[in-house]
Amino acid sequence: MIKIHAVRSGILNISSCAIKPGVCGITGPNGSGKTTFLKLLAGIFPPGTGTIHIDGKNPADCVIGWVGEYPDRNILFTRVFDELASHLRFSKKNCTDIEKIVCVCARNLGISHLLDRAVHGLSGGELVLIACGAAMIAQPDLLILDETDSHLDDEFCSHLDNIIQKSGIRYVLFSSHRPEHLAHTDKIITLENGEMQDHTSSQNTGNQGGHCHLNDPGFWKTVIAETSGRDTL
Ligand SMILES: Nc1ncnc2c1ncn2[C@@H]1O[C@H](COP(=O)(O)OP(=O)(O)OP(=O)(O)O)[C@@H](O)[C@H]1O
Repeated sequence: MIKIHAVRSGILNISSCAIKPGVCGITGPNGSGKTTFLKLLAGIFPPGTGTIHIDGKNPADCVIGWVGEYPDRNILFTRVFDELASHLRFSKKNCTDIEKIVCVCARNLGISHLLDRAVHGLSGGELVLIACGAAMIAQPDLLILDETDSHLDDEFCSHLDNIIQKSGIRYVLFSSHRPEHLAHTDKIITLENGEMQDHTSSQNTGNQGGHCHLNDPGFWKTVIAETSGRDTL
């Protein structure tokens, strides 16, 4: 369980929040604190006050995978193979194992044909897959995707979701402005001015008691179903 207690940091003011293993979507208006929230969970900086624990550990003691909105800004190597292999090389795995693991990872992602390509010149979607692969190959406790879906079409987005779901990563948190993407999560957290709106403690159980509808993935599914086929929302 991810447990957040009495956290105040920058714009964020969160009294209490628990996130079970699974996929959790973070949404809210621009500037509401989504990236700040994700950075705290990644242990990029500690909260000013309060505590964050991931299965009882501080975020800084966990393996975190981070994929940002512009993954090319975080890519370190020129060749796709080298980018995917980077974590394994830094962990001093032997060359044969690295080759095998990278090939399996690339096959699962559907990017085997890109392994010898230069990162420069790849499409935005291809770069996202490579950044996700490089993050997932480290077998993180928590994978974070910060508005990574903003440049992906629906088909690409669901391809990525399938890969992430099959990866077996214990916690996946992503921020998004896209209702159709948020509809496929186990839990949704909505931030506004740094505070959680209608936060529900129920997860994987849908909307309970007629409240917290914004945080209920079922709500987004209903919105999509009700609005599909219309010209405007
Ligand atoms: N290092 C910082 N120093 C000062 N203020 C910051 C810092 N980082 C973020 N902020 C401010 O905190 C607020 C929340 O920013 P954050 O990036 O977390 O929002 P967001 O919900 O991810 O926004 P968006 O959807 O536009 O990406 C903003 O007003 C931002 O200017």
